[in-house]
Amino acid sequence: MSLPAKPAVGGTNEKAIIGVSLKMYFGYERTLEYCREVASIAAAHPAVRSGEVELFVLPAFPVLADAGRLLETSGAGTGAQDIFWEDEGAYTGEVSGKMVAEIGGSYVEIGHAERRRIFGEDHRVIGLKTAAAYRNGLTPVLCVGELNSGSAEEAIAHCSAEIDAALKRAQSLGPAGRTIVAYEPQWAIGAPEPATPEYISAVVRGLDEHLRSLPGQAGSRVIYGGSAGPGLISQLDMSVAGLFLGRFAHDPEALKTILDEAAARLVGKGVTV
Ligand SMILES: O=C[C@H](O)COP(=O)(O)O
Repeated sequence: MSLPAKPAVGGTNEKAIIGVSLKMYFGYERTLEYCREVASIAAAHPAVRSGEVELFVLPAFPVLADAGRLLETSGAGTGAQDIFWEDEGAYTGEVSGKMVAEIGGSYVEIGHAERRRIFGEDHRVIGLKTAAAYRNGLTPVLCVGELNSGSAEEAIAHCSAEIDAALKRAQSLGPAGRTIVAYEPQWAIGAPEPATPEYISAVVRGLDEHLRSLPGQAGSRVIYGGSAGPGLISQLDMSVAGLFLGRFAHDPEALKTILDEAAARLVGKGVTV
């Protein structure tokens, strides 16, 4: 298959980024059905078509190639929820970033809270996987977030340290590229409600400033995840570039509403979409 065009690169405050991780919720056929519906929504959405709203879907590995084929002409991108840190070799059961890129992926999620907690991924592993993403031309969606609810200052310090650990190791191994940081407070993942808009905005303002001050990261952006759904993005500071969605994107109509809200927020800031 031909590689899908890379979605528009961010780097200004006038782009929105909406990502969806399907985690392990859907089977093969349901994932394809979902991607068909998302492709139809994306293809008809002016802001996705123009690249003002960057949309990507991260399905499970076995369906990634087919999902990519369904989405590739719609303006939406695809990628993986994880990769191994080496590109080939005797690593039973693992999937390389090289193969994800070969089958059309443009993104890879690195260091989600579930991988840190359930699979024991630490700073070293996350840094190595971030390096593998850059090396293979994938945009890492680097997940960071504090375990327990506290002050915004504490969250900024915790998450900045997680970003620094990943990027420092990755940059010791090769050139870095654009990064999407997904700020996901662990206590807000899988919850009934997201963190408050005030809290999200305060933390992301700090992380955005920190991230873009790092070498080679001027075009990188921070998005928010953790029970995000319709109605949230319009309440957030513009330093929050977008949303990383889980359960509340399972209904394609909800995703369409979120894309509309992301586009309307840009228009509200005077951007033509
Ligand atoms: O990857 C997505 C996040 O972990 C958020 O998931 P959630 O919206 O279902 O809480």
